[in-house]
Amino acid sequence: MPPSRVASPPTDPQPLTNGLTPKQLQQFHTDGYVIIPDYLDQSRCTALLSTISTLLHDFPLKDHPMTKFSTGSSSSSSSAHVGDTYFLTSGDQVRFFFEEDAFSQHSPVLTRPKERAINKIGHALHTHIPAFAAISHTGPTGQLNAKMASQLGFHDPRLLQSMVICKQPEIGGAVPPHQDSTFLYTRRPSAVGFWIALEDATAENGCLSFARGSHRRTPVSRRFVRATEEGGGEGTAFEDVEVGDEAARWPRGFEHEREGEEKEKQGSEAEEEYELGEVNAGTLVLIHGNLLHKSEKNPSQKGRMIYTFHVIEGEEQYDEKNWLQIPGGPEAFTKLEGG
Ligand SMILES: O=C(O)CCC(=O)C(=O)O
Ligand SMILES: [Fe+2]
Repeated sequence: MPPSRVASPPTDPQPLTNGLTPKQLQQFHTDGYVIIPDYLDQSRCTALLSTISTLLHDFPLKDHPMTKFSTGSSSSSSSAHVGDTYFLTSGDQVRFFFEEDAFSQHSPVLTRPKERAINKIGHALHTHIPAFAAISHTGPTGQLNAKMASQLGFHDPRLLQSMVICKQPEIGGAVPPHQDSTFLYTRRPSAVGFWIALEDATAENGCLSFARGSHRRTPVSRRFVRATEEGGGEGTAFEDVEVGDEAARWPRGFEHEREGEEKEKQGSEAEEEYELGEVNAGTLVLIHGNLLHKSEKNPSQKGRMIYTFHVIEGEEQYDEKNWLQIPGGPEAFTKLEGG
């Protein structure tokens, strides 16, 4: 009888121990995003969902300013309901932002239990909650993230914000097309999103969709800044930025691929076609800060909880106009080290 065959070890090493594969890196540069399944195992997703459930249960409603985070198409002007102190001082805190439909009209009365009414939690889960630190910048996963950031071209990757986006059944709002570098602006745009599905995200419950390659034809032309509102209070607004030739030329290492490239037609939100990014729980999606992406509402009964954090290049100028500020200034943004 022939000896039983021993399965040979896999020749394709797990991408997650060795960082991004050349193919994944290429995909990120070409498409502006890359989907990496099995980044977290199911038990880790379950543990994080349980942490989120505790946060949603425990936060006190009593002193909450009932801030509603607008996910609607408020792209043209400042919007009073986001531009309040609770939002503008959330950069180093764990704060809870309600869905637009969380309240009965003209009333502070919630339409459902608070656990089911939150749009997102932000913006410093990574500094306050060890379970989120451990999938962002500490321990083996933090090292892996640092390695991926280095592969993407970062010299001094800084983790500047983290969020849980709840997209709860029935009420989870749509996120209109946008580029993350508008909201996390550096003089030469450098933001990259690490987006992690903790539950399956499908067309049914409002998964992400992407305008493939739009990062190569859509310079960042405006930024989300602090602004004084009529009446004197501090709020937010969109401000146009001058688009230089260099504006879209990031990350480093990508420049040479653009050499000799035909000047592509400038992208616009209206003209783009969006491809669904349906993913299983545990999947990581890396998103270039210039890439147009969006998500639809979640009218289904299925949750679509995700965790995301964003990294910028510490060597690029981050100024005081940006909506997101933390004590200590940009120098205090968390270093992503060990890559
Ligand atoms: O999760 C979503 O629906 C949108 C998230 C997003 O736009 C981001 O993380 O940059
Ligand atoms: Fe985004």
